[in-house]
Amino acid sequence: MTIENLSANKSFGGWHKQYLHSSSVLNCPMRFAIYLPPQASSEHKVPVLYWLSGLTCTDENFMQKAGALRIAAKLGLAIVAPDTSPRGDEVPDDEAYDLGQGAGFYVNASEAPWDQNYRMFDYVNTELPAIIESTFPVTNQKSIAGHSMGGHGALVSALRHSSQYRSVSAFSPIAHPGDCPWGRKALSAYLGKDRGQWTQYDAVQLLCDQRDCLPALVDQGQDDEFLVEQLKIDVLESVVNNNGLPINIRRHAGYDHSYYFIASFIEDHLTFHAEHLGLL
Ligand SMILES: N[C@@H](CCC(=O)N[C@@H](CS)C(=O)NCC(=O)O)C(=O)O
Repeated sequence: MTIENLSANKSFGGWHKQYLHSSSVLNCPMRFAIYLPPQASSEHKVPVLYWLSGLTCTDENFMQKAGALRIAAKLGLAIVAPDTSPRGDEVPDDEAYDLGQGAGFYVNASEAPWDQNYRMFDYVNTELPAIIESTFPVTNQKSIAGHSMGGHGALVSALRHSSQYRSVSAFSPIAHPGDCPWGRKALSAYLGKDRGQWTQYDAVQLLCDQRDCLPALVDQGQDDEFLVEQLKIDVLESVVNNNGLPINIRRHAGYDHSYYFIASFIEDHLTFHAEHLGLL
């Protein structure tokens, strides 16, 4: 397995780098970004936070807009940002922004034509961590976070691979994709019409039967244009309260769905993960 370095920029004493590699899970070349804090070296390995972005994003949105690198440098935390879907001329796509390239929804698709490439769940949870841990000065201690579609991906990854992660957090997650327009469209295309198959990719459904889960932090802007129709934080909140789950849901007056919101609270998320990763 070879990976090609595409860019390297020194930032806050550490390095932001982009890489291209051939993904056997997704059957296409994939790009990811990694931030290595100044503490990372072959003598001192650091834990990793995986960040999953939302619809229309690439590896670049979070790294450029969230203001996370200064804090990661201070904490000694590496951050890995994968792309949000398989990409390329050979990869199926859709004209809409919320299906196909840029909208992988972090699922393993079972339906044609998506099933040949759209296996982001396995890419994020299996193939990518193996590459990261064999290539960079990082430990196997990891946490996962994300925004919107990526918040959904982070929650579902942490719920289904709870022994792999120390903590999970989300901004404005699509908490109940089985019951919102974005989710119904994507899950029916990728997984088919049988809603029984959707449950494994729906945080609210997965939590319904649980009385415990990994420590979790969820931040939600009250002026988010997608809050009522798409995100279903109210439903998540009632499951969390009914089942006594350790998920801290915070609502913030006046904030919208954008990276201005993420940048305002990213320090809390990185600090939360650093505590659970033993850095604080
Ligand atoms: N209709 C919107 C939906 C896409 C959207 O809001 N994407 C969010 C995630 S769900 C995002 O992070 N966009 C990229 C950015 O703000 O950098 C658009 O096409 O801009």
